[in-house]
Amino acid sequence: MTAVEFQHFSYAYPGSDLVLNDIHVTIPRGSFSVITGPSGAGKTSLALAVAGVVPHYFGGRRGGHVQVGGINASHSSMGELAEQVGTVLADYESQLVALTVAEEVAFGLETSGCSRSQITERVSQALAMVGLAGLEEREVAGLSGGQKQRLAIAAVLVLSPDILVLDEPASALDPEGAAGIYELLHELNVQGKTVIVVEHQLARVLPYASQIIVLQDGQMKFAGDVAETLTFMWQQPELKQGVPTLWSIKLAIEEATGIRLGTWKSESQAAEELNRLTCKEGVAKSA
Ligand SMILES: Nc1ncnc2c1ncn2[C@@H]1O[C@H](COP(=O)(O)OP(=O)(O)OP(=O)(O)O)[C@@H](O)[C@H]1O
Repeated sequence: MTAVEFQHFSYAYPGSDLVLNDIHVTIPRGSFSVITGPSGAGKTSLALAVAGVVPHYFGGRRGGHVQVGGINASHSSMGELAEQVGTVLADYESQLVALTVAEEVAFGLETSGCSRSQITERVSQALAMVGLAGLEEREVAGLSGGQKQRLAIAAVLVLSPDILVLDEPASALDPEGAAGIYELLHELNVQGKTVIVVEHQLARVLPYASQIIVLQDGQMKFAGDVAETLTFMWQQPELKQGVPTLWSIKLAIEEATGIRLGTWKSESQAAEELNRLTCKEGVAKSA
């Protein structure tokens, strides 16, 4: 089942050259898909095209199509797309407009026709999903960066979209906060949401990503699972620096020794495998 399909999609902002050029890629329903690539590659623009912000909000020129949850995004309004797609911008604080946490999450439901008690219930559910239960009456301004990011996610979750799009969701957070946000996105993914994130620090998403899409200069260079994509990036001089250190070490060891190592998703997994290998080596030498 497909959540999003780009069919030869091209886009230029008003007055700009093409910033997305003939993008052809499928994002499966229920996947955890990561859009990566160097600065200016078009990552944010591609994410905004899923939500219809590109081209509906910015205008500009478009070619090809984007299918979102079976509807043609080019022929649908941003409101129609918002029923399918919840978007959290890189500057998520700009999305927070209310005084209190509860008001912020309720904001999107005000015109939904829900009764006051239904709104209260749905707000509580959304806050519980992001780990902010009980903070309904807190002022938004007094929340930490991580809590604000969670609040922005709750404010889109309350509308029950199947697809979540987040642009660099951890960029303003410390390592612990970043790990917490990705754990949350993983949980939402396990519960059935299709998660699409823009992320240039791929180490953060190794444990969770099912697909990585690589953009460069507005073109799609590769899409595949973690191992396929990082191996491809490592072989391209312009993309190599985007490969997490852990994987640069792994791929260099494989190249130098011919040994095939596992699909490392964390430092501890790597250390465990290397320990096992050096133990075996030690046993072989002492025999
Ligand atoms: N509103 C806009 N009007 C005109 N050009 C824009 C606009 N927004 C982005 N661009 C241009 O589109 C290209 C792609 O930008 P985009 O933000 O999508 O890339 P990115 O890969 O997300 O970059 P970064 O990692 O630096 O955030 C860049 O050349 C950028 O300057």
